[in-house]
Amino acid sequence: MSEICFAGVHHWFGERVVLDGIDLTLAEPRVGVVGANGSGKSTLARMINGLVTPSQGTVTVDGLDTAREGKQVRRRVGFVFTDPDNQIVMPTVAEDVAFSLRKSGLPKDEIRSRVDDLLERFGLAGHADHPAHLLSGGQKQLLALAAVLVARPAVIVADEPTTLLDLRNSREVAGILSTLPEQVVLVTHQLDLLDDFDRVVVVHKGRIAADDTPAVAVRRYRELLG
Ligand SMILES: Nc1ncnc2c1ncn2[C@@H]1O[C@H](COP(=O)(O)OP(=O)(O)OP(=O)(O)O)[C@@H](O)[C@H]1O
Repeated sequence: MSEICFAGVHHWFGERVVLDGIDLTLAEPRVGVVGANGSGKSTLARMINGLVTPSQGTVTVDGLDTAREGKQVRRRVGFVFTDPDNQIVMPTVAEDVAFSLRKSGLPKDEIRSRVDDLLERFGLAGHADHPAHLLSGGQKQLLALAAVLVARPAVIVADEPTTLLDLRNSREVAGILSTLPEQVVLVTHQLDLLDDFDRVVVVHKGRIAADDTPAVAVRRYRELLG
């Protein structure tokens, strides 16, 4: 597993303090992040691949500083957004999955084989040449995940990837996330998705309010919500 390390991290947007002293080392295969709206979860998640760099303190992944070595960090850490429409960049499903490898220097056959494997695994093989925007919400989220996995990152950070999905699609995406061999950091409001996780971190007003097993952390979170 990779080691994700937050050291003395503070972050502010303008005058607003969003993260207020985060020290965390995450090296477990499955880490959940929960917290109320606006508590700072997305900001924390985005810091793991350098989409946001801290106002103060450092975030490293396997010793690589996200602020100074963002490009290398992003090779290691893939990010899945809440809304797959923001992540789909190419007209067809297969082209979209292949997109991040276009400048990788990998042989075309290797790219095609990786894309085909992922489409097969996610039940999208029959849609390879279809326009990506015609997929269902759940299929689009699987496509977004495939487009991240094709580059073989060590860590997947997913920020509320099931929030926009209906129950069936949400279960499908959650099921796939739970079986990935890659390390997963999952931000979610669906607490039941975290039952089998190794560790759950509760973010409250920009600080870590609990960091424990899912059962203990979720209990603490419920107490905080009152
Ligand atoms: N780019 C930005 N510019 C200004 N303020 C921001 C920006 N991004 C986030 N914020 C603010 O930072 C605070 C924390 O936001 P963040 O998205 O990290 O919270 P969250 O816990 O993920 O919330 P939610 O559960 O609603 O997604 C919020 O008050 C938000 O409005």
